[in-house]
Amino acid sequence: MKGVRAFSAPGKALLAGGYLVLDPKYESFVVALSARMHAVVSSTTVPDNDNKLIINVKSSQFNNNEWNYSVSKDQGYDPIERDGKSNPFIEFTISNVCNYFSDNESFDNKITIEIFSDAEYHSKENSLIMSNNYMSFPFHKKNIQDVPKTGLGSSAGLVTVLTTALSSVFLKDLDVSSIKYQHTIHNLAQIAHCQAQGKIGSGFDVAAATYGSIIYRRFLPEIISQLPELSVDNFERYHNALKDVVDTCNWKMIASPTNLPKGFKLIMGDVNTGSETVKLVQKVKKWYANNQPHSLDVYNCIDENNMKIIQLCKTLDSLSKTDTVYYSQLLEGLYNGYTDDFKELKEFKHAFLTIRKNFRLISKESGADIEPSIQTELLDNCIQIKGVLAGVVPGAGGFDAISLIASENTDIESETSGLTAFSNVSWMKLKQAECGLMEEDPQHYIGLRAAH
Ligand SMILES: Nc1ncnc2c1ncn2[C@@H]1O[C@H](COP(=O)(O)OP(=O)(O)O)[C@@H](O)[C@H]1O
Ligand SMILES: C[C@@](O)(CCOP(=O)(O)OP(=O)(O)O)CC(=O)O
Repeated sequence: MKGVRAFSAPGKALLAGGYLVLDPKYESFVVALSARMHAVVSSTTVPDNDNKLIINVKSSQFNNNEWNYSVSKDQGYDPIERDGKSNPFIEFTISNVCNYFSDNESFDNKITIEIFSDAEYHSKENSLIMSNNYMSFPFHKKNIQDVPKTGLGSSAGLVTVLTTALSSVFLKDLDVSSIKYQHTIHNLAQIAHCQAQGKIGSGFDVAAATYGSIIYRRFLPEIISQLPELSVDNFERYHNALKDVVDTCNWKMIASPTNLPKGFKLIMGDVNTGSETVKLVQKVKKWYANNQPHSLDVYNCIDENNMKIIQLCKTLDSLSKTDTVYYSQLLEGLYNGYTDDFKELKEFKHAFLTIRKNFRLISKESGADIEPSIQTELLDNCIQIKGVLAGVVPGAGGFDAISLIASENTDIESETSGLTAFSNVSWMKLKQAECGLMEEDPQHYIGLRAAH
């Protein structure tokens, strides 16, 4: 095997913009997370292969899961798994990437990709930690689909990093820090992810996996729905349409880089129960349609506060550079709880409280438990903790996780340890990601051993 390369992509928390982000008229605030999905790829050329590409994908952390695909132009790049095993996220990624690059003159025909996912994506119960000097991953006895998820966007991370790893076989000069390549990877991954899910969602998870923390406005769903059905018979038609959608079409989306302000951090707490996003979205959509114009007023009020949060992050960022004395007083105030002495902190806190109030209103009127009372109680307790400014149920909400914005000096573990109010929360070992897609050193995945 030659030219081994490795890539990683971050998970996500939709801090502001849940539900509204499904409509291209609203913008949202997505924080990329330090929990990452990784892919190590190697390729070689084997002779007499009947013009077939052999693609082996391993996810050994999950009961040694492995998928062995053969793909060829004659089969329209529809992947055939040797033992009939299925993983739609891997399959749609393979078919789109291979189809997209099918015009390339020469490329290796035997590809091996190893997937690794950071611990926070899944419940760690009964797993064995394997580490080396650089990385640490939990190994589970169960198959990937049987290990409970924590909601950080594992499939979006997988599809994005797999798209990158596969593309690197066709594009030897692939550079993930280049905007041009990020754009190609994002578009291909977004298409594959929608096809694998069988629906066109807002796509904020794939966008964050590619670009990192962003202000996001979704693409027009027609961009993806206009693609013809992918099948053996219409390979050429699909190929031309795919090239057009990936390379030429204006997706009319926004993914502009952002960050939590200096001195602030994101804290995520897992409440270990889980919710079904699809059902919540159905109920909210029904409520929205049946309650006009009141429902539009509620959305607009949430949007106003989402925009306030985005704007305040920008203001705080610039204050941290232009007025360092005031900014360090503000950070002192944040840590010590004198938040009302600082207009920016007061407004930030108020914006989150108003969003939460509106989510509770939607919960009551639609029957979708976006901020159930158990989460209200928990969030209300959290914002009393030293240094915690605001809290919210991220994304679709429900019984999943909670997100807090706090001073970087807040030690949430010690502030809450032994207190019954927090006994159902496990604080996740997470922070904001430093970047979206990145290239990693493939040597860092070698020699993982069980810790003693
Ligand atoms: N590490 C992994 N290895 C292989 N497949 C994975 C991995 N992580 C996620 N997947 C795929 O993604 C699916 C989970 O997707 P989904 O239900 O959309 O969860 P999420 O909300 O975390 O994105 C899994 O059943 C599997 O097909
Ligand atoms: C409701 C939504 O706007 C946000 C859902 O956010 P989550 O972070 O809860 O997402 P999942 O990981 O898919 O469950 C739906 C969407 O934007 O697609």
